Amino acid sequence: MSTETEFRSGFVCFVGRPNTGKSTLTNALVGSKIAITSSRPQTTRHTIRGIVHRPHAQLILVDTPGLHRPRTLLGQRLNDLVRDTYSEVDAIGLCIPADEKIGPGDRWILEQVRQMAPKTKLIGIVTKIDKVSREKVAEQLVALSKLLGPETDVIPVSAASGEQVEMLVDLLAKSMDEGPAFYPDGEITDEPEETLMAELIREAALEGLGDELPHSLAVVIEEVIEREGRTEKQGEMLDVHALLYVERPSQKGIVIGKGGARLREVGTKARTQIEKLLGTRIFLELHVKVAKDWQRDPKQLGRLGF
Ligand SMILES: Nc1nc2c(ncn2[C@@H]2O[C@H](COP(=O)(O)OP(=O)(O)OP(=O)(O)O)[C@@H](O)[C@H]2O)c(=O)[nH]1
Repeated sequence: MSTETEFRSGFVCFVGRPNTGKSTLTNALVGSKIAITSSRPQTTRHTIRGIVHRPHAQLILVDTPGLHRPRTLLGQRLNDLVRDTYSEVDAIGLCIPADEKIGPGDRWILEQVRQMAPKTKLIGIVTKIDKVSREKVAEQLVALSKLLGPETDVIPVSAASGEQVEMLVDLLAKSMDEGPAFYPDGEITDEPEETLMAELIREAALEGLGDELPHSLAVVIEEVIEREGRTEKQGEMLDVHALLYVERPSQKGIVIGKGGARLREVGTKARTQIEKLLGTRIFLELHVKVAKDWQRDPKQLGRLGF
């Protein structure tokens, strides 16, 4: 018989329209900057896992890329990846921001989830509750509950203030089977460091840019080499070489900026983040290359890790 005190573990993914707070929520649960947040939609392209350790449970968060209407080969591949993720996880959290009315986009995602993974447990999450009044939160909970049906739990949460975050952990844990932890304590992510580095560079490169570039920019870490001859006092240092792929020469100009100024800024920003992530000093070298229509070319997609 299962009891409340049994240890539970399992996989969770958050879904929802762009900008509904999925990455921020992942960070709040994991307690460290792993998933990539940005004020720009659709930056979460890779499956990034954060692991939530609690005395009674372990949740492995799988951060899926958004669903796309599959116009390109990349769009199709991403959708396949999403479908696999949906059916493999134990629970899916549908994120609906408290400050926006539920719309066709939300309903479309719900339809996809129910269709792709009819057996996976679904939980409705009203996010960003710090942004609106209590009444608005209540209204949104009722609306979401109506949408999902009486069988489905709904819960309000604020990743920004931390309010209700532990309640969410408990609710998610309840939908897991009993079982031992999948990962040892202290391990936050099993994503290869290179993918995280590439994500941080991509995030820095997209900061403040228009809507078109996010789909056209891919980052590949070419080399990570340990600098030789460092004394113990100097500490370890890594040389990281990264390539930023864009689709058109005009985009190359945008990323590099006047006299290379923008790329230098991107480098500084990304370097700081990567140093935080790895806990070592790094020397980051960035190059921008044009790979025409890489989104439509299977060979290039493979090379870029999709
Ligand atoms: N006030 C407030 N803002 C939030 C909260 N959670 C997220 N945000 C903001 O909402 C924006 C989008 O958050 P993200 O976590 O990047 O959203 P996402 O759903 O992961 O977005 P995509 O990766 O584009 O799908 C960011 O500017 C966040 O700072 C919250 O709890 N409260």
